[in-house]
Amino acid sequence: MQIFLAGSLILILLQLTTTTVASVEQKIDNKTLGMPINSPAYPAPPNQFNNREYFIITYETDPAALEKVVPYPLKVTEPVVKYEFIRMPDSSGLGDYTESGQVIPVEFNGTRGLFVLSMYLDNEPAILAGREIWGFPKKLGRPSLGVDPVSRDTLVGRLFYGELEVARGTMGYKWQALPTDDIKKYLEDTPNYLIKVIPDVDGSPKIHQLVKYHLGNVTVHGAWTGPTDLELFRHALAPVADLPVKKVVSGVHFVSDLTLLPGTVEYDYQKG
Ligand SMILES: CC(=O)CC(=O)O
Repeated sequence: MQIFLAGSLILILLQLTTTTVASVEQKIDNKTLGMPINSPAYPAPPNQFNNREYFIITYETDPAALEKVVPYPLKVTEPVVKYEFIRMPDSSGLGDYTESGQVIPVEFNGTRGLFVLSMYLDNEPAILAGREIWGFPKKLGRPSLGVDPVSRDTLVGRLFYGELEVARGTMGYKWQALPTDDIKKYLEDTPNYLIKVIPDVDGSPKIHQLVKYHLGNVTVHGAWTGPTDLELFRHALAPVADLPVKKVVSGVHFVSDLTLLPGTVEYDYQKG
């Protein structure tokens, strides 16, 4: 009797193990993305963004500081940085979040594009999906974008890292309208570059790639410019002020719908 019971128990355990392994394999075959495998942190792309609101401040910086952060084979084209604050209230699969960071005009293989140097945001799935799929340089931060509730006439973008402020952009709210077609063309035509670096299980580099991505299906609902200013503050772990503001060139504010398209690997640093 005892032997019979023990045998049945082993059979049941074996069956359970086989079922678990089979369903895990099935899920992985079914394009399960990321971890945990029984409840991934984000769904498969593409991601659709509705009413994505940008405040982009173009400023001149120190050319030597720029050379230090733009990796080969990208080339710096001008001593300019685009400081971005982006509100994303309606992002499929990711939700509602805000992002802020620095983007640098570059050239790759004779084509002009933008290198995304840093992004600080307040949404876990967007951090994980961005880093793991495309290689976005995302860290947890506390950005905000909106109209000053007291003066009521100023568009204000702010970035806090922890409790410390590291960036503050201001612009006269909707002072002057801009042609939306130009912004749509710029968003759709400009290639964006990322450096995707993912370590292996022993901590050595496993993936080290230059990734390109585009934005598609762009609709621009409105675009504006106005008097603009930007201040950056030093922080050891959010070093936005390493690219100091020498002169503010322009500010642009626009609201758009768009799709984040899949990336392509343009250069593999491990193959050379
Ligand atoms: C998913 C992403 O990486 C897009 C973004 O947050 O800009």
